[in-house]
Amino acid sequence: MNFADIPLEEKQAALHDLRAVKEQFAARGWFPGTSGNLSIRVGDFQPDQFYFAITSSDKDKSVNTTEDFLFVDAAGEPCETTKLRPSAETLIHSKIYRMTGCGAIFHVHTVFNNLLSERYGNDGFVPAQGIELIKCLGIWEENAAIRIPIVPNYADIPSIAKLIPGAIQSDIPGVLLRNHGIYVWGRNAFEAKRHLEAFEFILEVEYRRLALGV
Ligand SMILES: CSCCC(=O)C(=O)COP(=O)(O)O
Ligand SMILES: [Zn+2]
Repeated sequence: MNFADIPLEEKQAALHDLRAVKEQFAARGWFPGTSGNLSIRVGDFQPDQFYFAITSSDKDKSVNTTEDFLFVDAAGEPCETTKLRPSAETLIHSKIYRMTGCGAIFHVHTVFNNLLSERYGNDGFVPAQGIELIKCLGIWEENAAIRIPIVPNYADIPSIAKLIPGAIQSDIPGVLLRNHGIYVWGRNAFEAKRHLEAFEFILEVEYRRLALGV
């Protein structure tokens, strides 16, 4: 399927959903200093051919403008002529889509995801156990223990993207970048948002357990 063959209504729906999620996350303070990026995939998926709408780079994501999003292909190249630049981290989104076939990917920088990614960075994962919201990740086992993978953070984004396939765990819809932030995905925007909220809750609980020594 070529980008031009994707129905306009589907593209507009993706932009509408991205705007809604952007506003909600901005209200929570999840885009400090223009950090963070969001994307939603449109059209059919083949590992080497797919398209997604993504936030433009370097924008204040707490305000709405007509230049907030653009569509790119699997290589991260704009689908249409535009002066907008896609997120600097578009290649990470592209790699996650390629590996998982998911429908939406959200990335935020928070204090809790930064602190725990460093605390457990040498282990390669953040351990979490016995937190009810683990169920929001689709893991319903009693007293479930999970490991949230961590990859090193490099200035060179292709170097990070190369590490994504080795880090992704099939049952864990997220990956931390050390001292950077978290990438979370789902079949659609609703699910990706649920997963992100769950991860952030889990990370805060684990942080506070460490702080309290419980
Ligand atoms: C301003 S924080 C450094 C870049 C970053 O990590 C990020 O999430 C935002 O980059 P973008 O190009 O998507 O605006
Ligand atoms: Zn980032």
